Amino acid sequence: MNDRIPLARALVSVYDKTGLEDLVRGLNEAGVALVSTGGSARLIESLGVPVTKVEDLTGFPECLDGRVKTLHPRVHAGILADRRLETHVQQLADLGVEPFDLVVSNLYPFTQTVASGASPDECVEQIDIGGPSMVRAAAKNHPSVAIVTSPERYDDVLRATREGGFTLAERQALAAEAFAHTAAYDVAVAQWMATTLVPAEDGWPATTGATYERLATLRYGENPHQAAVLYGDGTGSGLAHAEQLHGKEMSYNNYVDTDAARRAALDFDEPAVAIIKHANPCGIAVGADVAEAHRRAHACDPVSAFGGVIATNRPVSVAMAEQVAEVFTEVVVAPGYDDGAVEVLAAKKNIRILVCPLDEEPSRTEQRQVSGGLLVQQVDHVDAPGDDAATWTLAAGDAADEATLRDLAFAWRACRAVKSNAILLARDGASVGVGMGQVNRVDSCRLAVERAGERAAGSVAASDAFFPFEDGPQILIDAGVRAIVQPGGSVRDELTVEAAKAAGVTMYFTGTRHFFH
Ligand SMILES: NC(=O)c1ncn([C@@H]2O[C@H](COP(=O)(O)O)[C@@H](O)[C@H]2O)c1NC=O
Repeated sequence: MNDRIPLARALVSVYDKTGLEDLVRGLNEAGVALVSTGGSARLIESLGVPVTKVEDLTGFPECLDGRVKTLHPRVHAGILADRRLETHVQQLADLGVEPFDLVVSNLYPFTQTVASGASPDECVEQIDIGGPSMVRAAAKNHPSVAIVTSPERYDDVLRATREGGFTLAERQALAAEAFAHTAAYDVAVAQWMATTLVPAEDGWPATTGATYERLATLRYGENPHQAAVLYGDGTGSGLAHAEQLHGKEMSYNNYVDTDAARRAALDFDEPAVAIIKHANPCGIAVGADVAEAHRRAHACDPVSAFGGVIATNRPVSVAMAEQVAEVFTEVVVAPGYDDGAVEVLAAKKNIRILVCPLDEEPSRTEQRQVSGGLLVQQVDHVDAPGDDAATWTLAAGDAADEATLRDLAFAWRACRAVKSNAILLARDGASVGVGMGQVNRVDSCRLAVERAGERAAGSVAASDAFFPFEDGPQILIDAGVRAIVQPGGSVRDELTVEAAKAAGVTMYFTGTRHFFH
């Protein structure tokens, strides 16, 4: 069945004039009559392409600084007439209104204006009214009209002119795209109004919303029987938009682990490497360079590092790539790669190599779905007051020397990447034993000490939250840990402090907790 609608008449009203020249020249050559608004019409005219100005069509001037251009029945009746209905066709004839077959429109740059730090009045002025009205009208009336909201579709438009118009299926797809465009636009306006114009006393908007675009259909979800997909938030940054340079396609679990790996590595200022399995670190280390950091992170738990995900906060060097290539690794993610490093890694067929720039503006909030709702919280960055070792309180033992304090500070940062209850033993800027995800802190201490083995003696320890009893710290002390950093704040802190004092172990309180579930 031929359900194409030939393109005889188009309405063009675009803020972003990218590709407009080729489009209107092509439409003109195909015999499509053009109607257009102020700036768009001027550009078309300047190309020597015939165009009717909207105000000549409506008999009403564009006014109020462009707030009213296309908001006129002669425009909207021409877009909204359902030409499958005799009555609509007859009414257009009676009214002397000609129908449009194609609407090309994109909207004022509202989000970009907000991002530029413009004043509220300037932002409000960039809320497009006539554009979304046309776009929504044309999308609603897709049985009769094609709607195009992106310059990326202009080639399709020119193809359609050669093929006798868009098919119904194509018009439906364009309509869905158009409503996604206006929905995202309205969500952005609503969010801005809720946060800027009517800020709540507690800072959280009364409503929240976001729109996402599908970036990839994944092979499966957490398990093979679960279908899964990756959506992007439209920012073009962050892991979802990372560029994959090599390897099999990313899986759902790869994304989860790679996100955790980046979170861990990006916490450090010096070259750092995190090796992650099931969202937990099997090794984190800093070093003079990433190769050294990787060597030391790997040494923490070489057994678990098999099949791990590796993140760095610096470009991967050839030396590091050579080390990584010796171990079965699922994913490497880094802000870049030195010349030759990708080639070394890519010698392994299956390793996924991702380049993901450091987030220029790390997200300030994060969300987690619960049944029937959404939890939203500020992101737990490592810049809380207690994250600076200079603010810690000495609770037991002698004040740590410079090297020990540096190790404690490292352990405190690294511990943040471990799922609660988290205990991390470290030495010389590298984790040596990690106890993660246990339902009591004593077991996390046991696990960390067991994993560290002989390396526990002389190491330092960090705990993501306070010790409720002295049993956990006692396990660390008995294993030879010489300094402990923890938030403090338990009603039984005294018992823990006494245990440290009795053993001559240094203990600091940070006053800040870093639970990570
Ligand atoms: N007010 C109106 O009737 C109206 N009609 C179309 N626009 C917008 O005006 C822009 C195009 O304007 P120009 O062709 O003048 O550069 C497009 O982004 C379009 O969405 C309007 N502007 C704002 O609402």
